[in-house]
Amino acid sequence: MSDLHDPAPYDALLLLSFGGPEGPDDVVPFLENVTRGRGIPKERLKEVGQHYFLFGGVSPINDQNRALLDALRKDFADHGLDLPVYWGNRNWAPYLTDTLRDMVHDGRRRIAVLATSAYASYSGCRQYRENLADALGALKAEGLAPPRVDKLRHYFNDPGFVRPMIDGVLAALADLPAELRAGAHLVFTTHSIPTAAADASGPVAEHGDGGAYLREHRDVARVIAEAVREETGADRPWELVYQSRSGAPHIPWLEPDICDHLEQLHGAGAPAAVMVPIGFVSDHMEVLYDLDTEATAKAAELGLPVRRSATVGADPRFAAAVRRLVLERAATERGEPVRPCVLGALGASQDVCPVDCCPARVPRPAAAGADDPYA
Ligand SMILES: CC1=C(CCC(=O)O)c2cc3nc(cc4[nH]c(cc5[nH]c(cc1n2)c(C)c5CCC(=O)O)c(CCC(=O)O)c4C)C(CCC(=O)O)=C3C
Ligand SMILES: [Fe+2]
Repeated sequence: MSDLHDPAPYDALLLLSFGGPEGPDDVVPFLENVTRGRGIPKERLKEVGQHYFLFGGVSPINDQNRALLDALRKDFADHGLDLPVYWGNRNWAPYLTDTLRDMVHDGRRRIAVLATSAYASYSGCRQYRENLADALGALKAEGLAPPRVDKLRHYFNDPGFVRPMIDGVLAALADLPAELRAGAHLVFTTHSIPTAAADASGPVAEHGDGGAYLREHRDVARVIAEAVREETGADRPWELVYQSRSGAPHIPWLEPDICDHLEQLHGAGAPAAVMVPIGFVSDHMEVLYDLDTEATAKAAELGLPVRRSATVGADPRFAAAVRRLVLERAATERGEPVRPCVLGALGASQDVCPVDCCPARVPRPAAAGADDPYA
């Protein structure tokens, strides 16, 4: 086995995230950034703006990322890993281009990138790679030499991502009245995306039938459901459902929606449910509004007891997993063999996204893949 202490060739880690508003005045410009050129109906934008205003115009995502940065720096320091950690976003300050410019000024030339999305999909993977290409292009236009960026592989099946969620489900079950626990359904939930985007997710060989996006989510859901069964001795029914649909109504997106599903469960006599947001790395607005506010209100109206299990957030096991992901990729780049550590049936996902992985509707340059114009 290779030496899992050496970060070379990397000289920095970049946490790459979505970004979110930090106050009421930020909400509209943030939504304009998110939706630039994306054809989201005005009505949907007004509605989503209201979700943010309900929470004072503040998305939880930025504080979640600050906590993750602290956890990463602490984990790296505790393990003698001398690798600076930076943070940049797609849609709000600190903007990716500004962070990359700072990194170049600090002399960083070879950067490992961790995106706060664990799964394959256009929105969760290629779009971040397009953002990286845009930022590198902006630096080049400023006369700076673009650094090399490598995106770390999808970590949906990493034990450091999955085990905290298993603990979260056990805690949520324990919080239900004892007589409801054994029969409680596990309702795994993720971001709905257009079915066409799901079908085209992952490398070409995985396209069709929901693609890598659904395969990966089903694998994680099954691992968690089995671990919870072993731990509690109860074989609970589980389902994978969707939330946070947007887009035009005539375009098919993944279904059923969590609220429709809760209604259906209640009608079928389910005693209780635990909502498990496996699609989200931390408590995003989608979790706070779509699950904790909307779906929870729906369940209350139905008289169906529900709990929402915790997202991974800044769990120290996740920070340790990120350290391992960086060091494994570093070893791979040095040409040394590594044995990736994964749960479930799918194996480790690719280090380098091939051409046509999660294709965009309108092709654009994307960095950190086989088609990286800057590598
Ligand atoms: C798969 C996926 C993830 C998970 C992977 C990842 O984490 O990246 C994700 C994350 C997020 N999405 C977020 C926010 C929004 N997403 C939108 C729109 C969209 N998301 C989509 C997909 C995803 N989105 C899609 C297919 C659209 C339609 C338009 C388009 O094709 O682009 C819109 C516009 C309004 C609306 O339509 O809802 C907003 C405001 C926030 C920040 C939340 C916070 O503030 O805490 C986060 C973390
Ligand atoms: Fe989104």
